[in-house]
Amino acid sequence: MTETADPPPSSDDVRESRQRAGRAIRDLSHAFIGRHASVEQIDRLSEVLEGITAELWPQDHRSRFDAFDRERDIDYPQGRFTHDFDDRPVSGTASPYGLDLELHRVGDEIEALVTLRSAHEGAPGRSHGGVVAALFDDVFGFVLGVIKQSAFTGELTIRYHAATPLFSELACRVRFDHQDGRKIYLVGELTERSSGNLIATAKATFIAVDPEMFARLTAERPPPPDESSSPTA
Ligand SMILES: CCCCCCCC(=O)SCCNC(=O)CCNC(=O)[C@H](O)C(C)(C)COP(=O)(O)OP(=O)(O)OC[C@H]1O[C@@H](n2cnc3c(N)ncnc32)[C@H](O)[C@@H]1OP(=O)(O)O
Repeated sequence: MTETADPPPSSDDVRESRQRAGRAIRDLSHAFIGRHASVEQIDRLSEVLEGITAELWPQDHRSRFDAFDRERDIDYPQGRFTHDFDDRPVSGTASPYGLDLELHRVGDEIEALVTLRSAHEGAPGRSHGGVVAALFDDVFGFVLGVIKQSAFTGELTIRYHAATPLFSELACRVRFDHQDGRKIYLVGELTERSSGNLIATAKATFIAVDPEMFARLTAERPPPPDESSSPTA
């Protein structure tokens, strides 16, 4: 099967539907982790989800790269902004792995407001550290958009100063620090908005790459494997 983008005539409808479904999947994960359910409810959930998954696998492969390419040309405005790459993990509105970020550009800094929820809990009462790392990694990606430089994460260091609270609005604020050849150094911090407490700080080294490299990666990327015969499908 060939990779196809969503059909252009209905792309807005498809996009809106995908965003709604992404949100529903994320909400489901929090309700599932955060609430008791009877065996009957859990089995019903499994049947519905397995049925929908079995409907999707036989469809044509879908490419995410139109949105990825568009994203690279966007100038984020000052203040609150949204972006087009809905499938992007962490900040994508249609991604099952989204964190429901509210994004702001403040000068050349990026601030993401986020409230972590039940499915993000690691040690009791606090966020999983990897969720915080993913948050920083993705939000750093918007700084690359501000400085107009394609790059990959080379190193990411998080210092966890305090437990990352759930159900409380956090601000993840990140910025460019300096550049040395192809190495781009970014820094940022995570704070709790209500108390102003410092939760974590992050440093990252991104390695600049030729934007054409992304085009080559897209062109060379094989379609994902058909998993319809896997035991879970
Ligand atoms: C949708 C957008 C989301 C954006 C946010 C999320 C971003 C991501 O998740 S990116 C995905 C995760 N990261 C990756 O997959 C990267 C994997 N690594 C690679 O592909 C390669 O190692 C790559 C491209 C980073 C560097 O390879 P290459 O181009 O051959 O670099 P190379 O010539 O070895 O090194 C160039 C310089 O960078 C330095 N360097 C290379 N790799 C690293 C590294 N991992 N960390 C720090 N420095 C590094 C080298 O020391 C060298 O420095 P100097 O010029 O001072 O000698």
